[in-house]
Amino acid sequence: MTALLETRGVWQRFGGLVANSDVSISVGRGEIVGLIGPNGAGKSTLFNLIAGVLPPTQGSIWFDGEDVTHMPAAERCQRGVGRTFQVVKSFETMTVVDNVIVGALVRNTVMREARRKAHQVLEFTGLAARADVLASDLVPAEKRRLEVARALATEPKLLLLDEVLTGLTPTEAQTGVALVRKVRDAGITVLMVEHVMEIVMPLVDRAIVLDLGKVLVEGKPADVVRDPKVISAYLGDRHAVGA
Ligand SMILES: Nc1ncnc2c1ncn2[C@@H]1O[C@H](COP(=O)(O)OP(=O)(O)OP(=O)(O)O)[C@@H](O)[C@H]1O
Repeated sequence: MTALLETRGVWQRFGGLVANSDVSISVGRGEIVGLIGPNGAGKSTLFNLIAGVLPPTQGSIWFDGEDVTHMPAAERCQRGVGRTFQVVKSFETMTVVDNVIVGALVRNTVMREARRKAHQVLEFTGLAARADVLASDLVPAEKRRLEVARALATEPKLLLLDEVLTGLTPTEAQTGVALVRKVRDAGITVLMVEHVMEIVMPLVDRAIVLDLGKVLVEGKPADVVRDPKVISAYLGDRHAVGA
């Protein structure tokens, strides 16, 4: 079966700066794939190219068998690309449920249906009890969860998670990990950017390491963390085998 998502020889230049350099990755249906790498490696840029925030300077992006390289973000969302943002983008002065309704309206134009979908997603993400509070009153971990809920309400086939587990306490992060697994078990493919290796590596089926805009290594998490190139570019010696 073809991959759900493929980037083929993707480049992104910002003036003289090369943020993505010949990036070819693929994500299979039902996978949880981790996109990792040092600050400035080009992870968010690649997310933006996949979500359709901007077209790549060169190369193509394929989603669900279709070339979506020049398709606007809203249309990709209709096709099934859902995303969260590294900087939380919920509407602070709206209630939690209304925030999720905004996502649900992508597929349900009847308000009653969108509301029903939003409550279902809040149940799924463990936010049901917070439905009627203002988004601004949520604690940071709940705000991240709301980001996920808003993306899930668009009924994605592929969910792009941008650092949703970063900055959480260990307990909150474990709750987040359980939610990502639940998302995958619901049939949604996940591509996630994360920095906290201890949390992300046990969760993902495959890890792709970006460095200086290029794919440095990809493979099973256990192999990736032992790869000398990854240790030297990103992880440091504390992760070296036998250290
Ligand atoms: N819109 C832009 N205009 C100019 N340069 C940009 C733009 N977006 C990103 N860059 C640059 O591209 C490079 C890659 O940035 P990017 O944010 O994709 O990295 P990242 O791996 O997501 O980093 P982090 O882990 O810190 O979020 C950086 O040098 C960044 O400064």
